Amino acid sequence: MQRQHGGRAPRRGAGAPRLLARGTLVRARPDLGRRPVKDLSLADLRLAYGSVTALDGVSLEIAPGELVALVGPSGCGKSSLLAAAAGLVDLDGGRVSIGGRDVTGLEPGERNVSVVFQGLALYPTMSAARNVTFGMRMRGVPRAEAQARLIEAARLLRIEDILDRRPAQLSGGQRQRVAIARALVRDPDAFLFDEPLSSLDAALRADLRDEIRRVHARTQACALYVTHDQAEAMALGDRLAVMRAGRILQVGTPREVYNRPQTAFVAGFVGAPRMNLVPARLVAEAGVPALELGDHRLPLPGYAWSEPPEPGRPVVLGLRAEDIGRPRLGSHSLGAMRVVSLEPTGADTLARLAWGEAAIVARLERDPGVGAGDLVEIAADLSRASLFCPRTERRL
Ligand SMILES: Nc1ncnc2c1ncn2[C@@H]1O[C@H](COP(=O)(O)OP(=O)(O)OP(=O)(O)O)[C@@H](O)[C@H]1O
Repeated sequence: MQRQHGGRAPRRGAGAPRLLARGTLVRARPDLGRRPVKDLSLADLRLAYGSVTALDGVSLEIAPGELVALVGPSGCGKSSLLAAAAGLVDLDGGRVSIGGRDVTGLEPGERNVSVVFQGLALYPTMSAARNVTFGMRMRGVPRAEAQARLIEAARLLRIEDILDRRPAQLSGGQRQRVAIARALVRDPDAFLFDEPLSSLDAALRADLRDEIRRVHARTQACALYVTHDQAEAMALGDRLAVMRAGRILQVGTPREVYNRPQTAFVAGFVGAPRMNLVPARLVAEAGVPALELGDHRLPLPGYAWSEPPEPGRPVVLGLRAEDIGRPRLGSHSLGAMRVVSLEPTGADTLARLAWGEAAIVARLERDPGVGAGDLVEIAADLSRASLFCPRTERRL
């Protein structure tokens, strides 16, 4: 297993390779793809390692066929949540159910879940084909059926040509494909992915991301996908769950979380570059709520307030880089700003700009025609703004 969940004793017999190899209690399922699909429900999960709280009352529902991508900074409890769903740790509280069946007290092999870890060990002396079929053989799946499932998984993951090779004769990406095929042939009720692609290079990650999406869509099993890469989470997840310090802060479609982050933390974590967060003050201008930033007054006529706006209160203004740029129809002038530095991304240019005391990042054209030190007129699309309370960090 990649990480040690052993400060407290891991469950008896736990550990991913063994989990996948064992599984003697899982029966063969000849009705592959036709049995009822199941949901995964994690309710009020609590887990502490000594004085460290890893899960602080986490609840998450994953619908049949849905893939939820779990993101959050290092140490926030992502792997602990996945381990809890897999049955690799003993929880201090809460309930894990799959398809309505309470599995909280069950061993990993009794849950019919497939776990794919980063760098998951394949058996070095076995061919790729045997690595994929080994677990099925141990569970007594008839040879012909095991072969049929192998062929189907190999086709889906495009590994037909390398089935005879041993792991040492495979590239990292091929090994990971074999590991996913091995998880797939279990025909699980739930897939649990823990950073399965993080050891691979960017192009390969993008390829395998597509494979995972395709394979998952084909199975209709629910999936929890842990990653620290928010771009991967946005690309893969039907929904995103953003975690911090043992809690889930927000769950929503990638678009919802990106456009309407519920806290300043989520705003800063999801999206690259990070959302610009600038201190301001709320005022009323001719009865319309507005922001006061230095000499500027920015009207917010269409803002969807979560609570009634209270003039005079300090706020934090959140603006995405792509909502800041040259003045255009419908945007509101922020005045002239000094270019501090430029970073071409290829498709466009990220410009770091000095705005009074604050530094903000704007997305300018591919060839912006300005250099560091220049003054540029900048405007923002305020209909896209987010506002947060500086004290609670919650969206206003
Ligand atoms: N076996 C263990 N013993 C003690 N503390 C642990 C153990 N495993 C995890 N922790 C602690 O629990 C917290 C959550 O860890 P977890 O691995 O779940 O986080 P994570 O979000 O997956 O982190 P990363 O992205 O770095 O993998 C961290 O503070 C971590 O140090």
